[in-house]
Amino acid sequence: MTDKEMAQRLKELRETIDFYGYQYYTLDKPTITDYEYDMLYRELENIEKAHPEWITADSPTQRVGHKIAGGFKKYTHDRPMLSLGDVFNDAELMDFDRRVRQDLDGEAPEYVVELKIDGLAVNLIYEDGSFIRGVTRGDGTVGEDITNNIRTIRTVPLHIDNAPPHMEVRGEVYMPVRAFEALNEQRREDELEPFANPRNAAAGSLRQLDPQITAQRKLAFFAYAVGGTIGMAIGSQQELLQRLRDFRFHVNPESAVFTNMTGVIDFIHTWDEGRRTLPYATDGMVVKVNSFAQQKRLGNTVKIPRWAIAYKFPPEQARTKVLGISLSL
Ligand SMILES: CC(C)(CNC(=O)c1ccc(Oc2ccccc2)cc1)c1ccc2c(N)nc(N)nc2n1
Repeated sequence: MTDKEMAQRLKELRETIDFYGYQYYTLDKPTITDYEYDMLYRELENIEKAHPEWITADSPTQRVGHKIAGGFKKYTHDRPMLSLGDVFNDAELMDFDRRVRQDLDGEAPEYVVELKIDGLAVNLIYEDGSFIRGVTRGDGTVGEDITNNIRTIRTVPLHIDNAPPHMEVRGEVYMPVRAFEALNEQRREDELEPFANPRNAAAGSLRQLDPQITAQRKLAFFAYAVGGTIGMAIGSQQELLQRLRDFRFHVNPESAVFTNMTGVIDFIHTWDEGRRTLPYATDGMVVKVNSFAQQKRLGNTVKIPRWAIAYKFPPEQARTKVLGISLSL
């Protein structure tokens, strides 16, 4: 093959491998066998070995980097990563709805309701469609640069087609329950302290200085927001979630839209039961005004939006009985 043909083949292989990886990890619907995938991947590695000058950070071969010297660098988010106010019962949800309708001069907004995944909020920065930096939420303004660890998460796209020049995608890094149980099984065998819950396991895995270890922890990512507008005509949270799916992000499939708070409350109660069968841990639901125009009118305080609220589920009833008294954590 001439260099020109090889460079062309490299481009095809990257696109093909990205696509099959997306089908396998994000859609969970592979259309080729693992063997066929491995053959394509090996062909790409061989071309990059022959031409290391052609290797770019968003190549599928660059997911697992090397240990960084020293600790994680601090990074300031371009736009704040807002956190959420909490409510704990139906009456408080009704209060939220009343306040929103008041501030919208009597308009009754549509609400989007999303699961609140029990993981860590992160900010993913893309320039011209390439993933260039991953940052923890931190205090909402300054977080830690954990790019090399985020890169190991297979459901985080390293390259996005037709993306705007600069885009910040927010979402939750989490550890699926089965990966959590297998990890703790292994830690008990190695006489290491098991993690208390999937959230702590995800946090501990993201804080590894060696990405080779993070890569073994089977972390995953759900996208749910962007930092500010992404320069595209998107009018609502529902449209944004679809746009994120179009960009091949894994967006949690359980969200729904309601025209009143009664529907929201029913939906939340069905998930307070249903969530126990999910393959990932949740600690609540997030209720958001759907329209971006109405979100803008409602605005946010320094730290939290006035157009969104987190409904927190009661903590799991501890199963362990101590001296015959059941502990609720
Ligand atoms: C609503 C938002 C706070 C994200 N939104 C933002 O972070 C955000 C940040 C700046 C924005 O625009 C601004 C631009 C400049 C200044 C201020 C805001 C808009 C949204 C949020 C937080 C946590 C969530 C969670 N755990 N689960 C789900 N499912 N959704 C969640 N949604």
